[in-house]
Amino acid sequence: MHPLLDDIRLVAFDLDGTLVDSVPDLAAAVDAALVDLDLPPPGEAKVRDWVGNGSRVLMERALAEALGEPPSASRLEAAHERFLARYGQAPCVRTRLYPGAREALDGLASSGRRLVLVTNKPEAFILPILRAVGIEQCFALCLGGDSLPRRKPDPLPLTHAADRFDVAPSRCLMVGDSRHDIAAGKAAGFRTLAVPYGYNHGEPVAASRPDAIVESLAELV
Ligand SMILES: O=C(O)COP(=O)(O)O
Ligand SMILES: [Mg+2]
Repeated sequence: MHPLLDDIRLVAFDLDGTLVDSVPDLAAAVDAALVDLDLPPPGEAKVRDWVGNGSRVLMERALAEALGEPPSASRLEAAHERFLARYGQAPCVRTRLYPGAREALDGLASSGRRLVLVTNKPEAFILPILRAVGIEQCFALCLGGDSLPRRKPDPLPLTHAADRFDVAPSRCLMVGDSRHDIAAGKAAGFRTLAVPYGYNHGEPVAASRPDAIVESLAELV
């Protein structure tokens, strides 16, 4: 086990960019939504830098780029609805588990630690994706960006999970790829561990000063 896990009882995992490389399907849905609205599709590289604050903010960034100015509320609403419809049609076609993810989940679960999933992705998409990549049985609780009144970087989803399983925050670990995961983890009193390969708005996640960084989740176990 990684030394950071020594007295950890609950591990909260981020999804996009941490357990799964989901940008190919996210980008396909963003592109299709913009084409539906007669706007130019941004493509995968840009979407990679925009993921992290949930689907509404993703579409806000995509629209601002396509229009050259911040979108109106009604335009954003329409675009977000198109995104939800398009992503819902194909949430897991090219999405893949990262190497090491399955070993880490299996190893942590068999060590008796409680595993939870805390993503900013809308809750409706969580289970279809977990099922498609075969890890749906790993988590005692899954929270999406719309499950509670506030999402990461707010600590609420993390404190909610710790409370639910009656684990002190000091014995919980947040594992994620972005500054939002590390900020939420620190604010919740969790320990924090980052992976450098995910989506962090084009910046190194090391700048958020997590307690540890691993190149592969396999290093956890
Ligand atoms: O959907 C997003 O914006 C990011 O999702 P994540 O929190 O699983 O990285
Ligand atoms: Mg992420």
